[in-house]
Amino acid sequence: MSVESTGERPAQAEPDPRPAPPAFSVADAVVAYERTPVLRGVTFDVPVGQTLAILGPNGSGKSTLMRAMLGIAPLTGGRIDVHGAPLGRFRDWSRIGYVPQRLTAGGGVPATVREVVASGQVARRRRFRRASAEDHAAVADALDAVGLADRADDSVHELSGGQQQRVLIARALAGRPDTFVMDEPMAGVDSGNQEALAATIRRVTERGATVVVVLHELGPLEPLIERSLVLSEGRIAHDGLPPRPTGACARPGHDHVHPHVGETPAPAAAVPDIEVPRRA
Ligand SMILES: Nc1ncnc2c1ncn2[C@@H]1O[C@H](COP(=O)(O)OP(=O)(O)OP(=O)(O)O)[C@@H](O)[C@H]1O
Repeated sequence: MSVESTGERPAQAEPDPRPAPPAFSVADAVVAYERTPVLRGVTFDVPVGQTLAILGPNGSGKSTLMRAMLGIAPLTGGRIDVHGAPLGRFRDWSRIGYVPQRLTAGGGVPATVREVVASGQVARRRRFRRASAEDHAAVADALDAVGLADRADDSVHELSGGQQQRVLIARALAGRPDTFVMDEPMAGVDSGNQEALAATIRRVTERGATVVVVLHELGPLEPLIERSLVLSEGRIAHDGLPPRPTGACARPGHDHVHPHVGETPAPAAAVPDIEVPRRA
């Protein structure tokens, strides 16, 4: 039996021809602490899928910019949109994996490594829903990716600073976000583990994730960085290709070094698949 055309749209969804909105759209953003401006009118977009490094000297406002992009540091001027929604109305926080500069979660609370990593899934859980087998597998994959599977049941307080940094990265991975915001993820991590973490970050970028990462040195992430913003005194001093590293440091004016604590390097080859959900 032939079906006459009704002139209605076919049931099958047409691909949306509109480009995805930027992962972040920052327009003339100003942040002031006690009336002292720290970000002084910063404007840039981060297209979906881009790997962007934020560089600049100490105190230039890098962390403040990260925190403003996540709504942690309130704007005193300008506007920030996240995946097309004004920051205040953005609700899809499970899309965002945030790696803060240091471990604050679990301070004083005897949380295990596994618990802290699993806390990265809270934003994607429905209320009262238990962790699924898929959630448990994502936690295990994330622990593998940072080389801490054998420390899963230890208290995070027993770990070195570099290991705690890796827990924070695993926490972000466990939520299976498509957008990562990382504030010096390599700080305090030894070179072997930096290579393993770079391989993990490469894996998520190859799967289409957006990565915004504050760095003091491009280090092993250098081949992944497509664009860099250099901040100076709360303003953008450079927006374009990453500056060529000179010596061990990626930019002029580098004025601090991170200790590389003695840790057993994770084997770089043992990088499990990390799922990055593809979203239109
Ligand atoms: N909560 C706060 N209250 C007051 N001042 C702050 C606060 N956080 C940051 N600042 C100040 O804002 C300025 C920018 O700090 P921010 O941490 O954003 O810089 P940064 O570029 O990330 O520095 P670093 O490389 O040392 O981490 C600094 O002068 C800092 O002292």
